Amino acid sequence: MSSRFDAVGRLVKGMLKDPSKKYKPFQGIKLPHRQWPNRVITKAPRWLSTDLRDGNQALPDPMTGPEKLKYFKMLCDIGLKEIEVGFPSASQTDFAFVRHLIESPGLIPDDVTIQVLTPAREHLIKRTVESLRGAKNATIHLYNAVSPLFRDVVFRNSKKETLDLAIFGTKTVRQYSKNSDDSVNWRFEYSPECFSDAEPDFVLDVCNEVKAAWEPSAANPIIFNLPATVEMATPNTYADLVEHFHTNITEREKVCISLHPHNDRGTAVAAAELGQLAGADRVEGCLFGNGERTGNVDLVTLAFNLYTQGISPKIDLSNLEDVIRICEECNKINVHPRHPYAGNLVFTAFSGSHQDAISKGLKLYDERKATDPTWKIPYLPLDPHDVNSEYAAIIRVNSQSGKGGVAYLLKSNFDLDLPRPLQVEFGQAVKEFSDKKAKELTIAELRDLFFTNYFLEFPGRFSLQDYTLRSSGPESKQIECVVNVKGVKDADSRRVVEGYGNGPLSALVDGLCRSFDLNFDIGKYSEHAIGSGNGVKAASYVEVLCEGKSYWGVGIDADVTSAGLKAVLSGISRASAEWSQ
Ligand SMILES: CC(=O)SCCNC(=O)CCNC(=O)[C@H](O)C(C)(C)COP(=O)(O)OP(=O)(O)OC[C@H]1O[C@@H](n2cnc3c(N)ncnc32)[C@H](O)[C@@H]1OP(=O)(O)O
Ligand SMILES: CC(C)C(=O)C(=O)O
Repeated sequence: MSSRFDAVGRLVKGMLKDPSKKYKPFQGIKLPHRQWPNRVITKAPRWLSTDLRDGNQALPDPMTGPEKLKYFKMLCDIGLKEIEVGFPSASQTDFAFVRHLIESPGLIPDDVTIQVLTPAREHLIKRTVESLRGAKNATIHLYNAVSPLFRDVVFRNSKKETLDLAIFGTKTVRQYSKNSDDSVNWRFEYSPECFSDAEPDFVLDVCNEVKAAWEPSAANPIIFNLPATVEMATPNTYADLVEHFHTNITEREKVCISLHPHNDRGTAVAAAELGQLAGADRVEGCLFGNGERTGNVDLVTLAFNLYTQGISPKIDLSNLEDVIRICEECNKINVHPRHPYAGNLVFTAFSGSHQDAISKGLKLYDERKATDPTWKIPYLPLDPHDVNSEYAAIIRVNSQSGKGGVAYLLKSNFDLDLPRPLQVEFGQAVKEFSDKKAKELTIAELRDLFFTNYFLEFPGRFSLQDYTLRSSGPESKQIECVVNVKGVKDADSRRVVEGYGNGPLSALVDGLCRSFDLNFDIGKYSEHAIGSGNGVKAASYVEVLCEGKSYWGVGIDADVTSAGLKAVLSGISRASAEWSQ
């Protein structure tokens, strides 16, 4: 009984236990002497954006004219020099947009070539060429599918009829373009659609015949665009097919090999990169991988993959946020938060060990970048500054975070440089708070938690009102502190605490221990300035050792002594929370 039906004959949906009956593996070509694995990419390819064609035809809500114009201008601004602007024989809207571009002086930069797509049908070709009248530089892009599946199912054509269709289309394009209008700098592109699913030698036969019909030159080569119209198999098989084409096409010097990978298997970027190793000169794709079904290859990822290898991609994505915004507005499709390089989470580390590594890496980079600007930061392949982003967005805090990220955020947002043991203590408090909240902590919440925990905003059990310091020698200080004691039972009360020590802090400890019958001492201590000039303040961090336990206190004040005294009282206030009430 077929696995598609159960015991009572009901159709069974869902995945097959054995898919081999329904899905056949791709049969690649044998290329025992393939060279592409031995190569590396050393320069950017020619780019073509098909955002306004392949990207647009696949949108639930295709772009309006104004949206296309905004998108086109953005593509020019970031440096794309070949832009497929539509399928003008498809609709009046597409046709009118191409005309608007051509008829609006200055809209198409002189170094930009617009491209349009046409099937191999005479009336459509004629309409397509008509759309380009008056253009300075224009590529007519002809396509017809050549794979067995499309020959048998869509066209019901033999190989010969498929070949003839390609030659007819080419000759017709030539008839209406370069043979009848030399005012336009015509370029010609031919796509054997479904290249990656066709017989390699048949593709060569078709392309050599198309080339003979167009008669390209080395100065104006024919563009053979090799689409993985539906991505069929692992990227290496595509590279093999491209290398086979690159090696065997005749008059290679008169040919520009272009790639057009789709992303059905999620490996379009790999296919495009391996295809370049295999000999391709040009890549067609869309920004952020928009396009039919699972999209065309993502030009942004390809560009940054080059950039982070030290190779200029020849397109400028410095204002990445603006590019994202325009794409999202026009495509009505959001860039995924984890989209390579562009997603709003890709520069963000929540997990403690990542945050710790990044904050250490950024600190060392800051120290060495004047002499060694090499970007080597754990977990960050790209410097967010290169795309006008900020480091602040890198580290965010939730229950997965650790002391390193918390310390980084307090330092970078509030200039509070916590000593390591205090980082450990407060990092734990943040983890517990975030775990209970089950959400990320905002910067404001982090600050409030810190200021509350260490009584920087609202007084703890012991808080400083005033102090007088007398010195009877470098190691002999007498302090008189007015300390407010928040009563548990009775109302708050003010106490004058007198103490002696080798400094103000030890004198305060002495006074507090005698006044309140306490037994504690000071462990580690550190302080630093916050800000500069008249607004400068001191931040003091004091470890209070009480009954064998460590409690950190923090004090901030314009007066450095007050800051230290406040830190002691902050620490002992925290310790007192554990005393029997
Ligand atoms: C892989 C790609 O993305 S290719 C680009 C696809 N984009 C689009 O199709 C968007 C714009 N297309 C359109 O507006 C319409 O398809 C038009 C105007 C081009 C044609 O419309 P129609 O004449 O109604 O044809 P339709 O859309 O049904 O296309 C299928 C017909 O075109 C033929 N055809 C398909 N592709 C090609 C081609 N490249 N060259 C020649 N004929 C083709 C098919 O064999 C079929 O012919 P048939 O009706 O005789 O069987
Ligand atoms: C028209 C061709 C290049 C195409 O879009 C495809 O094959 O995906």
